[in-house]
Amino acid sequence: MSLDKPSISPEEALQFTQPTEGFLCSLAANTYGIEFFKFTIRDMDSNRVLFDIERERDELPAPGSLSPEMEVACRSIRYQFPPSFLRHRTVGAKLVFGVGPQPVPNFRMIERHYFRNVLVKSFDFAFGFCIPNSTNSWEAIYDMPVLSPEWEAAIIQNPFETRSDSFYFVNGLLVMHNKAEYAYCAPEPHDVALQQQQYAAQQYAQQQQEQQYQ
Ligand SMILES: CCCCCCCCCCCCCC(=O)O
Repeated sequence: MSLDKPSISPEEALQFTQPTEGFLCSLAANTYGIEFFKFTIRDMDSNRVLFDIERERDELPAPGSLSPEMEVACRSIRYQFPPSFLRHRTVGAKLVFGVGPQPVPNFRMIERHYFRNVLVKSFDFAFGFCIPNSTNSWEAIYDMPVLSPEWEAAIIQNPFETRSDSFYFVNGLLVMHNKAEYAYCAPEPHDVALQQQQYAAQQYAQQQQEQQYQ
C-alpha cells in the first residue's frame, strides 16, 4: 500500500458501487490517535443486545510495526448474525472510542454495505467535534434495509458475501478505513437457548439414572 496514494473525499466514498480493492489509506493516516474500545449493537425496538465486543486500552501499533497480513487482520472483522438480524427495523451501533492530544473536527463515518457487487445500503453518520484526549460514546442508528424475500434468502444462504467498507473522515480527510464481512446464518438465540436447556435436561436425567444404580 502506498502512503502517497491521494486520499478520497466523502463525496467519492458515497459514489462507490462495490467493495474497494484493499484499503484506501494506511494505518499511519490515523494521525489523530483514534482508537476503538468497545462496540455494542442493540435492537432499537426491544433494546436487546445483539453483539458486544470490548478490547484492551493498549497503545495503537506504531505505523509500520505490523506485517501486511497483521495490518489487514486488524482492520477487518467477520460478524456472524442469525437471519432475524436482517428483520430488525433499526439497530443502534454504539462505539466507545478515544482520541489523542489533538482536537478532532468533523468526525464522520460513511459505511457502504454490499451483497456481492451490489450496494444494499449506505450510511452516513456525523459525530462532529471530539475534545483532545477524550473518550467518547457514539451511537449510530442504522435503518435496516427492507429486503425482498429473494434477496433475504440469497444473503442468508451465502455467508460472508455481504461486505462493508467503513470510511472515517476528519474534516473531509480519510483517516481510517476498515472492512467487515457478514454471515447472516448463525443459529437464532432462542434455538441456542433451547439446545442448552435440552442438554441440561439430558444431563440431569443421566445423573438421576446413575444415582439409582449406586
Ligand atoms: C444486508 C445489508 C444490511 C445492512 C445493515 C447492517 C447493519 C450492521 C450494523 C453493524 C455494522 C458494523 C460495521 C463495522 O464493524 O464497521
